[in-house]
Amino acid sequence: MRDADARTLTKSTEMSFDGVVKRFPTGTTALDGIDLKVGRGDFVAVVGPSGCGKSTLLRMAAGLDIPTDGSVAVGTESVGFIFQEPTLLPWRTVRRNVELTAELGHLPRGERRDRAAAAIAAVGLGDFEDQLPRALSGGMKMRASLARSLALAPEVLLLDEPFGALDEMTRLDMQVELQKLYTEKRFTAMFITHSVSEAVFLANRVVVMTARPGRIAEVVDVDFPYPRGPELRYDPRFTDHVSRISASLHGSAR
Ligand SMILES: Nc1ncnc2c1ncn2[C@@H]1O[C@H](COP(=O)(O)OP(=O)(O)OP(=O)(O)O)[C@@H](O)[C@H]1O
Repeated sequence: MRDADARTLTKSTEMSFDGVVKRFPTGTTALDGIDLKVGRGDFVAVVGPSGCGKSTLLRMAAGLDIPTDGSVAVGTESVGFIFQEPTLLPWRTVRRNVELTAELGHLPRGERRDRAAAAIAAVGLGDFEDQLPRALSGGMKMRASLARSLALAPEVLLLDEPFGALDEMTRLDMQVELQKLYTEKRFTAMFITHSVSEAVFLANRVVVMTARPGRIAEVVDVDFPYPRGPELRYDPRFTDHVSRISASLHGSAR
């Protein structure tokens, strides 16, 4: 447990934000009164206007920042974090990059290798494990970054716009890949994105935030079963969800 308030988590709740307010010393109130429970195994996507506090919310879940008021509780120490930049070490091969988290986790060498190999295979980079990052495309670098987090089999995965820098085709492929990994491993995910269709494709709950100071406008359940294939994007029910959430985001749904 990373917070005394983690005691308040029920068996099925993995993350809990209770009355969370974040004011920075600059005077900016980034978040104001966030109440959110994330169930174990939920995939929650957070969408909202630029500057509404999405990254701040995620940073607090990661323990990188603390709320000014209210509390954040996460029910496990097993947390992986993936940013928009893959942040691979340029002098280490894919395999050695993926082994890095396991090294920091002080796992024995054999187990490190096994876990890295499994994670690299899971993201489809098996043929590239001896390459340096400079030999990889943007999508492949993101796969390596995903593998690095997966090597420690995190119970919670926090993702801050991981596909934001990718071209459209690669981004759609990566959404399918991530969704496949989630279907297999059922970690709890919190995923920040600007893309409503990405949120609907990946998540079983979409949190829509208001402009700064960020508040939760609504939480929309997305009950398409997993695994989800690329054809889901052409399903009228998918497009309905996207339209409804986009309207909510632009304040015209109420
Ligand atoms: N360390 C900080 N000091 C002062 N203000 C900050 C700090 N970090 C974030 N902010 C402010 O808090 C607000 C929320 O920032 P945050 O990065 O969480 O928003 P966001 O929704 O993730 O934005 P974007 O979608 O553009 O990435 C912004 O107004 C930002 O300027």
